[in-house]
Amino acid sequence: MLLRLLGVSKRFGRDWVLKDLDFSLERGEVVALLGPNGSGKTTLLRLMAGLLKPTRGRVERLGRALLLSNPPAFHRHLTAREHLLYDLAFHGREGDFAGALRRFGLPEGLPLQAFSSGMKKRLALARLLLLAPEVWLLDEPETALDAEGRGLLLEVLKEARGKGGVVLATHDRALAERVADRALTLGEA
Ligand SMILES: Nc1ncnc2c1ncn2[C@@H]1O[C@H](COP(=O)(O)OP(=O)(O)OP(=O)(O)O)[C@@H](O)[C@H]1O
Repeated sequence: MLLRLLGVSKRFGRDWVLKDLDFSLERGEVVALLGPNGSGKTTLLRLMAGLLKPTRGRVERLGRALLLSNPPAFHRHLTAREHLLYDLAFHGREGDFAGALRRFGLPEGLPLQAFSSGMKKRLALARLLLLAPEVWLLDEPETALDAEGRGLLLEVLKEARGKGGVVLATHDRALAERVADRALTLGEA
């Protein structure tokens, strides 16, 4: 097992966003996280990543978890090359950043403030592949991607399944049905 949630609840102010949630993620598994706007998908991914603390319950991470947020967050004054070098150093890893940029069709030397939203999404995918976590948490990774970018996303998901487990929040039912083994749906009565 890579990740386990035991009776997790989250409250913001007076509002309970998540209540008594149990969940576990196994190696080799892709789980789609579904539900309408505001149902708590991003909140749940942030809890899984350890970026938020549950109000009640427990989150156990047995593998290294990383979140691809939507939209992805980058230092906008850095170039893609500088950013990937920084990310690799920060996580104490080595990797072929130049090869990753080529594979994802991205320029090395342009500051990220000049990247389109789809280019930023591609860079976020390239970064995740280089950092190769065990728990891959993806928040609407398909948004802003063109057809080629979606193809790259499918490749990333395949590699992620081979390296660990995936939780993928999405509004794209077709994508969920294509890649996920099962779904966790929030906001259902
Ligand atoms: N930091 C916060 N403070 C207060 N309320 C918050 C905070 N973060 C999220 N919420 C609330 O929690 C609820 C769930 O938000 P969340 O972003 O998790 O939903 P979502 O399912 O990811 O939505 P979407 O499909 O629109 O991305 C919303 O009502 C939101 O306003």
